[in-house]
Amino acid sequence: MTAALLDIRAAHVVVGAAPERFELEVEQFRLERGQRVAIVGPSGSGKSLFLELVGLIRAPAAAQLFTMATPDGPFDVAAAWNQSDLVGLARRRMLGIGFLLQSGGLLKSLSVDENVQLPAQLAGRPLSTGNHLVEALGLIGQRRLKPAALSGGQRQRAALARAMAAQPELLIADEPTAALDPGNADKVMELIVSAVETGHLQAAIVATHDLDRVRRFGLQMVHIEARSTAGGGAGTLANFGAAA
Ligand SMILES: Nc1ncnc2c1ncn2[C@@H]1O[C@H](COP(=O)(O)OP(=O)(O)OP(=O)(O)O)[C@@H](O)[C@H]1O
Repeated sequence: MTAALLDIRAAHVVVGAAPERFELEVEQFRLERGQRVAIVGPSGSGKSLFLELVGLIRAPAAAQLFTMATPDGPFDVAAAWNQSDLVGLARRRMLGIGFLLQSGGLLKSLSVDENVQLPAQLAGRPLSTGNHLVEALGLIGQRRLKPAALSGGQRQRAALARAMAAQPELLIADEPTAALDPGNADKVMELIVSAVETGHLQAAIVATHDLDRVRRFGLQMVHIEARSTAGGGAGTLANFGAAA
C-alpha cells in the first residue's frame, strides 16, 4: 500500500481563551491521491482552521499522527511542529501546497502576473503553468493590473491561479467560489476537479458552503460537526478515509 498523501489521527487545534475558546478535533483524516474533498459545515464550525492545519500554517495543540507524503518520503508534520522545524515546514509548504485563502491574500504591490508567477519562481518551477491558468480563468485582460484595480471575483480567480501556478501536489482552497458569478464559479470548480483528474494536482481540499457545486462536480463531502461547550465552542471532523 502506498502512503496516503495526508494521514492525520487524533489531532487537536485550539484557538482563543475561555469563554471564546474553540477546539477542533480531527479524529481521523486520510487523503489519497486522486481525491477531491469538500469540507462542509456551518459557519464557525472550524473549516478554515482545518485547512490551516492541513496547510501547515497552524500548529496542532496535539496530534497522535500527522504525516504528509512527499517525493522524498513521508514528512512527519507533527514532529516538525514539535521540534519547531519552521524551515522544514516552510519548504514543504512552498514545494507541496497551494493555498487559496478566503481573503485572497494577493500582494498589493504586484500585478496579477507577478502575483501568480512568484510562487513558481520561489519553487524553481516553470512559469508556463501560471500563464495557462491566467488564460483559463479569464484574466488575460487584467494580467498587468494590481489587486486594488480588480473586482472581488477577479481577485479570487487570480488567487486561485497563484495557488496552482507552482504545480503543488495538494491544493487547499477556502471558499473558492464564494465571490463568483455562476459561470465563473463553475469554471473554477471544473478547473480544480480536472486538475486532479489529469494528475496536475495529486489531490484537492475545498472548504465551501456551495453544496450544489460539490454534488454536481462530484467532490467527496466531509462534514464538520459544530457544538458549543461550557468554555466555548468545538468542531469535530470524524473518521474520513479511515482504513477498513
Ligand atoms: N485566531 C483565532 N482566535 C480565536 N478564535 C478563533 C481564531 N480563528 C478562528 N477562531 C474561532 O474558531 C471557530 C472556527 O472558525 P473557522 O474560521 O474555522 O470557521 P469556518 O467553519 O471556516 O466558518 P465560515 O464558514 O464562516 O468561514 C470560530 O468560532 C472562530 O471564531
